[in-house]
Amino acid sequence: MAIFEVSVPATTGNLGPGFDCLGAALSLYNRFELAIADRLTITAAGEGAAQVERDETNLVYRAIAKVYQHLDRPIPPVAIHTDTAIPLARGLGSSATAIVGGIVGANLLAGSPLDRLELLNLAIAMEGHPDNVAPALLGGCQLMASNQAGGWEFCDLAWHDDIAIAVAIPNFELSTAKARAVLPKQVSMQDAIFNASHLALLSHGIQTGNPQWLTAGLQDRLHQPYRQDLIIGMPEVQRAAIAAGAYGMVISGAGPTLLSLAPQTKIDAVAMAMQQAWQNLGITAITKCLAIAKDGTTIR
Ligand SMILES: Nc1ncnc2c1ncn2[C@@H]1O[C@H](COP(=O)(O)OP(=O)(O)OP(=O)(O)O)[C@@H](O)[C@H]1O
Ligand SMILES: N[C@@H](CCO)C(=O)O
Repeated sequence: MAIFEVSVPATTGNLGPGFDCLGAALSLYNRFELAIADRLTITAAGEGAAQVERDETNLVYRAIAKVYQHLDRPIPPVAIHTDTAIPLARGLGSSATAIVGGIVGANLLAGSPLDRLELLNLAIAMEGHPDNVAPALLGGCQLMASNQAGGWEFCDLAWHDDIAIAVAIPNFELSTAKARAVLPKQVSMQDAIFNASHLALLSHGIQTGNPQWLTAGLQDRLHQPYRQDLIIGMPEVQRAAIAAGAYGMVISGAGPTLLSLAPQTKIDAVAMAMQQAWQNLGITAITKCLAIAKDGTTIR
């Protein structure tokens, strides 16, 4: 019986002013093994394995079901094994890896009837926004915008080599659902203009490495002001990161992980400063310096 192995990178959604539309794939991976079986079996190993659902509510299984429903075929019994390096509900796109792993794996089990764009559209429909699933599948730093045909444009921003990334992952969870519940339904014209201008500036900063554009461009008014109260110590960690040489620090995805961009020469000091600032408040965080995962999802 064929076993398909799918590797999906972590992602950071939003990236400052890019709420729901800018995200990057990071060099930390979840691995999913899928095979046709006699009955549904789900096993899990690695980071957060105990929290992975073992029944039909499992997100990988729901993604497999979505593909078979789309193909109008009965859902076969499957064996799913997930080996996770990405902590759950921390803002590093764990749910996107489960959705993309399930969708890509199901397509393989079904004989690969769907192309990459069809897989991506199914993944976006499941997640509800593209900023995690698109970079998870395609890799790189992806800017997404809806087009007049009702689909999406995907723009892969060439990440400048001088820009390094550090994440600080605290020892508490924050579900995306909870972090979306605090957002307003409407925002002011000033805030809309602020984010539109800063997103344009940031996208040029990412491609040129221009320090001033990165520093100014990482600001946001659409989600961070509303979410920062859910992330204890965020202002302290931000101040520490900037004092250590970061261009800026933002909430990764819906949080609570915080992410800094800095010159390569300063990134270790920035990571250490973020960890120390949280530790001063009694919060344990692990830090990782990560690279952009250019390849996205890969299949073995
Ligand atoms: N490997 C996995 N296998 C099955 N389900 C998973 C897996 N990883 C995550 N999930 C599901 O996704 C949920 C977490 O999703 P949530 O959107 O809250 O956080 P996140 O995706 O880690 O963060 P963000 O969307 O902010 O980047 C988990 O509670 C679980 O139901
Ligand atoms: N854009 C999403 C990312 C997390 O899934 C949010 O901020 O809610």
